[in-house]
Parts: sequence; C-alpha cells; structure tokens
Amino acid sequence: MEFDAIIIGTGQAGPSLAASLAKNGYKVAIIEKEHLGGTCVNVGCTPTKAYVASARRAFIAKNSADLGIEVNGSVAVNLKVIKERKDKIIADSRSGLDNMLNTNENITLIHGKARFLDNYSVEVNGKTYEASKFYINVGGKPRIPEGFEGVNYLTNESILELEEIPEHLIIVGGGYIGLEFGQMFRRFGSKVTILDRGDQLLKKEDLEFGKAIAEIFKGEGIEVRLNSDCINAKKSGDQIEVSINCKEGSPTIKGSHLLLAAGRIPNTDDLGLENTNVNLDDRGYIRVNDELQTSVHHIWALGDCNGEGAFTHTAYNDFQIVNSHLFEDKKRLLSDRYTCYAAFIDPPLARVGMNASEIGKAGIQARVSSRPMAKIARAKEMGETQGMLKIYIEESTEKILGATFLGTGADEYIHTVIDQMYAGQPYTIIRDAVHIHPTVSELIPTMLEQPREM
Ligand SMILES: Cc1cc2nc3c(=O)[nH]c(=O)nc-3n(C[C@H](O)[C@H](O)[C@H](O)COP(=O)(O)OP(=O)(O)OC[C@H]3O[C@@H](n4cnc5c(N)ncnc54)[C@H](O)[C@@H]3O)c2cc1C
Ligand SMILES: NC(=O)c1ccc[n+]([C@@H]2O[C@H](COP(=O)([O-])OP(=O)(O)OC[C@H]3O[C@@H](n4cnc5c(N)ncnc54)[C@H](O)[C@@H]3O)[C@@H](O)[C@H]2O)c1
Repeated sequence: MEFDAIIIGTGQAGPSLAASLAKNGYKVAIIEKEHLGGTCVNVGCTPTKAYVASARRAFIAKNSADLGIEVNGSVAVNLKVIKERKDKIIADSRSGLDNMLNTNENITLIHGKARFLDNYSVEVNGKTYEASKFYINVGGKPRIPEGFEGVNYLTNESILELEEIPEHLIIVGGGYIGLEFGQMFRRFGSKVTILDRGDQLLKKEDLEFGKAIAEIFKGEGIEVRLNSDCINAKKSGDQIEVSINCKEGSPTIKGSHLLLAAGRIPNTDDLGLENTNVNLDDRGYIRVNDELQTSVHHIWALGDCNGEGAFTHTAYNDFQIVNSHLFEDKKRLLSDRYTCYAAFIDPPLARVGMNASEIGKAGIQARVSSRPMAKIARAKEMGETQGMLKIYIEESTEKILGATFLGTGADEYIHTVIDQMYAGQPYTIIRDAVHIHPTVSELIPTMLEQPREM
C-alpha cells in the first residue's frame, strides 16, 4: 500500500491524528478540499467567538451608565475592522496547521476532494490513493431547507464575509447558531428577528432556560417568534420576504438579509461511501462503535460526521479515543463521555449531562439544587444578574447527573461540575469544598447544601 493511513478532512481530529500516526512511524496522507482547520477554525467557533467578543464590547460601551460609566458621543461598530481581526486570527491558525502538516516527512498533505472508490482506495483530483487504514473526519455543512433556494440567503459561512451591518437580519432557527449570530448582530446595530418552528429557543434545554433566554433577547430588542415554521422565501424589491406558517403574528416578514441557521448535516453525501461497506444512519451520519470504528474494520469516523457529538471538544476527544486504541492504554471509550457544551450568548448557557426533562423521561429519582443569579453576590457586584444555576443529583448514588447554568461566566465554572462528574464522586465533595470569594462558583457549594425534590 502507498500509505499506512489516509485521513480525510483537516478538522478538529484529523491533524492531531496525522501527527500522532506520523510520530509512530506511519506513512500518512491527509486530504483537505477547502481550508485547513475545517469548520471550527474558519467558519465556526473561532470567528464567531471573535465576533461575540466585539459585540460584547459594543454592548458594554453602550450600556454601562448604571455602573456610572457614561460615553459622551456615539459608539460606532466597524464591521470591516471586526472582520479583519477575525481573518487575522484564522490566518494564524491555518498557517500553524499548514506548517505542522507540511514539515513532517511522514505526512503528505493533499489538496482536493476525496471520494472512496472502494474499501481500500480514494480518488482525489483524478488520482487514486490506497491505504490500509482510513480515518474519516469530514465534518458537516448547513442544512438548507427546501423553499429557500431562490433567494440570496446567508449561512454561518457567508455572514462572516459581510463588511456592512445588515439593516434587518431575519434568522431562521433559534438554536446555537441563530442565537449567537442574532445577539451579536443586534449588538452591532441590526434589527434582528429570530424565527423558530418550535415552542422554545434552544430546544434541547429545559423550557425555563429557553424562556429566560427569550426574555433576555427581547430585553435587547431582538424579536423572537416561536411556533413559526418558515416555509419559503422570495425576493421582494431589494428585500427578502419569508413566508411563515404560524397561528400568531404576520404570515410574512421582510428583511434586508436572511440567515439560515436551521441545523447542520454531515458531509457524507458525496464521499463515495456507496462504493464501500460503511453503514450510515437514516440522517447520513456514519455509524460507529465505542472505539469509533465503522462497519468496515479498517475505517474509522471522527467528529461531526459520526453524529456522536457536534462540537470541537467532541471531535478532539474522538481523536483521543482513536489514539488511545492505536498507541495508548486502549481505555478511552465513546460511552465514557459526558455531553457538555455552551451557547456563547451573553450571559452564556452551559450544560453538562442530563437536564430535568431527560431525568423525568428516564424515570430517575433525583433532587435539584438551584440558585438565581440575582442571589449571587459577585453577579450583583458586576451588574449581571440574569439567569440561574441548576444541578441535578441522583438520589440513590448521590452523584451529579447534570447541570445547566445560565449566567455570567457560566461557560467557565460549569467545569467544576464536569470535573466532579468525571471523578465519579458524590456531590458532597463539591458541597464541602471551599471556593474563592467573591466568585459565582463560590455559590455552588452553598446551593448544594440542601438539594430539594424535583
Ligand atoms: C457557526 C458555528 C459556531 C460553532 N461554535 C462552536 C463552539 O463555540 N464550540 C464548539 O465546540 N463547537 C462549535 N461549533 C461546532 C464545531 O465547529 C464543529 O463541531 C467542529 O468543527 C467539528 O469538527 P470536525 O473535525 O468534525 O469537522 P470540520 O471542522 O467540519 O472539518 C471537516 C473538514 O473536512 C473537509 N472535507 C469534507 N469533505 C471532504 C472530502 N470529501 N475531501 C476532503 N476534505 C473534505 C472539510 O472541508 C473540512 O475542512 C460551531 C459550528 C458552527 C457552524
Ligand atoms: N456554542 C457552540 O458550541 C455552537 C455554536 C454554534 C453551532 N454549534 C453547532 O452547530 C450545530 C447546528 O446549529 P444550528 O443552530 O444550526 O442547529 P440546531 O439544530 O441547534 O437549531 C436549528 C433550529 O432551527 C429550527 N428550524 C429548522 N427549520 C426551520 C424552519 N423551516 N422554520 C423555522 N425554524 C426552523 C429548529 O426548530 C431548531 O430549533 C449545533 O448542533 C452545534 O453542534 C455549536
């Protein structure tokens, strides 16, 4: 065989795996059809969190009079500069990866789109490459609902190329992407309308969190329309008109720009997998076992394309799982991973493990500890009292089942709970820990003093 291993995609798992395989003497090819670094680096986490930071600065500049800070004169948002800063951060990341992949004598970087010809070969730019092992790390792309093809819609990719702030941004989808872009562009100065067909924002969270976020967004002047199924869109002069199936509100809405944030689908539809024995599920995700091996013993699938996580940290952990079975103690397994993530709205929502509705559905006897941010000294001092913290504890084991935190800094102190869950210890360990004053996390031991019935 020409290569010991071929990796398809340079997202969050591929490059680290290439480096590890190469270090262990494998001859590796890594194939990328677009930009090195994949979604997170180019059109996902990195650019959006850079924009979120600019949006927060704008918001603080405009909204600090209650803390005694007055801005005399207007606060201007320069999207061109914001974009240039983002482009620079991305370029630095890409060039680091380029350097890493191009200077390793055991790694061959191939630019082009890979397609499987059979279980042992792929074709790129008309050339065939063979290997004894394959690692698929192809990620995903935005789902474009039918009915929107005829208009000049934006996705998470094209919206990051804008240099002028949209006058009125309509967003289809109230998930992570819709909310992060919605709040950010509102803070940049756009009028923003978020439409979702469901009855709450962030449908995977408990209703009370969806409701709290809707209130926070409305407070910033964002229009949130729920139970609003967006059917199609058409051009109307220089505007875009979206038709909505809804019981309340107008059945049409016009705006200057339309962002489709209606979910993501895996990049498995044009990978030639029909020429292999790799099994997909009915949504196109590659089926994998606990070690991320597909139905073909020498092909593995990592990251968003296996449907087992949709985050950078889960894609990277997929690399760690595969690497553990290749070169380490073989102890890492997919089933050992707790779901955890944050929506980087302001205040952020952070989540680990189960929430109340999942615990209810599973019939687990549990108790809950909770605290509104308004009762936390540090939040009051900061003038950022929106949100609440909730931790769920299994009655029989006293172990933490999960937590949802909505509040300033929640994306950081959720790790107190995450680490405790991985330690496999009862909640009483955090309850009896001494945390630093004044922090939000100092209230986590206090709130755990008296868990109550759910
Ligand atoms: C707007 C947005 C914001 C996000 N924010 C966060 C966040 O804050 N935190 C977080 O954890 N996650 C976030 N995510 C999710 C995160 O970006 C993804 O989960 C992560 O990038 C998945 O990594 P991956 O390795 O599976 O694939 P990707 O990063 O998508 O990489 C796959 C690569 O494979 C390449 N490829 C695909 N098909 C082929 C082919 N046939 N041949 C060759 N190359 C191919 C692609 O070009 C791409 O470069 C965000 C996503 C979006 C869209
Ligand atoms: N902070 C983060 O970690 C982060 C940030 C952004 C994206 N992501 C990743 O990207 C993925 C996709 O995010 P997303 O927000 O696009 O998807 P999502 O599935 O989270 O939300 C899509 C929303 O669109 C709604 N919707 C779909 N079609 C509709 C229609 N025709 N009319 C009205 N509403 C409609 C759905 O009801 C749903 O609430 C996430 O799963 C996540 O993994 C992560």
